[in-house]
Amino acid sequence: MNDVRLVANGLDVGHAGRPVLKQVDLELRSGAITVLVGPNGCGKSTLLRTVAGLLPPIGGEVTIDGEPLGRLARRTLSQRLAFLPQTSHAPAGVTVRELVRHGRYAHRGALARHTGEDAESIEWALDVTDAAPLSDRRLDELSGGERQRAWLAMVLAQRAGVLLLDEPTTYLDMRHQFEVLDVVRRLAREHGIACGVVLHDLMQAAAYADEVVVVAEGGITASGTPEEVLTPDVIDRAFGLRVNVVRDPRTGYLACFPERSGADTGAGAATIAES
Ligand SMILES: Nc1ncnc2c1ncn2[C@@H]1O[C@H](COP(=O)(O)OP(=O)(O)OP(=O)(O)O)[C@@H](O)[C@H]1O
Repeated sequence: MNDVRLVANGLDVGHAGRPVLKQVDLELRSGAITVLVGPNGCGKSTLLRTVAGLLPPIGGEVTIDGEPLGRLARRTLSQRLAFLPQTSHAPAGVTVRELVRHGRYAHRGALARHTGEDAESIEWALDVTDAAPLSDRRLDELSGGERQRAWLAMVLAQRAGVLLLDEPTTYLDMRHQFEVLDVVRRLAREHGIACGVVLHDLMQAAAYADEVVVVAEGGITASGTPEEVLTPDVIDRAFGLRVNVVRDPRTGYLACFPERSGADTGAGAATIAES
């Protein structure tokens, strides 16, 4: 695995012809998780929506499996790429299974008969997101974490090789955030899906990303492994915040702490460790 599935080349993205990001180069590979991080309003959603084919690029090109995005029919695109926006709305009273069934419209259209392949994909999507026990529950009766798993199952039922998730952990408590990210990891590792995920939490980016892409200052300011990218200088440049980057001795994951927190409170890591 590690075939390149989605490529953005010299991409300019923005709204109404006004660029937000210029000259973006991006690759999403089978089996890998690429995490986009950056300050509020820097253009992460605009970039994701553009590579998902929902916003026209101002310049440059996006290809999926070597074919220009603009030349793919809507249904073909949905079979290759699934996108979960920051917020989604469903009709009142819809059950989880009904929602997930919507994901199959990409393959069969709204009016066509349901096939065995549809049923198999729906069960797979419910299963891989641990949403099967929720399948007969109404979406509007679920907790935020359960609902997010249901939405994830819906886009997975498309059976696309590229999955784009815009802040999938927003509004979730810490345990549910990690549960959703564990599902994303499973999708990449076990099912070879190329995942592009916007996250705000740099520690989660460090723990889950194969590649971190920093979006700031109207373009991409850094990209590489978490070790290469999550450095005090890169983070300061993007977020305007001095941090210390430390490695958790047990897990090996990187974590960032603002330099000023110790100075403000008089409590540093050593003090916390002693208590
Ligand atoms: N529909 C729109 N029309 C015009 N401008 C927009 C539109 N959506 C977003 N913008 C602008 O584009 C810029 C980038 O917004 P975007 O939502 O892509 O940022 P973001 O990095 O995803 O932010 P956040 O982290 O806060 O979600 C912002 O200046 C925003 O005001």
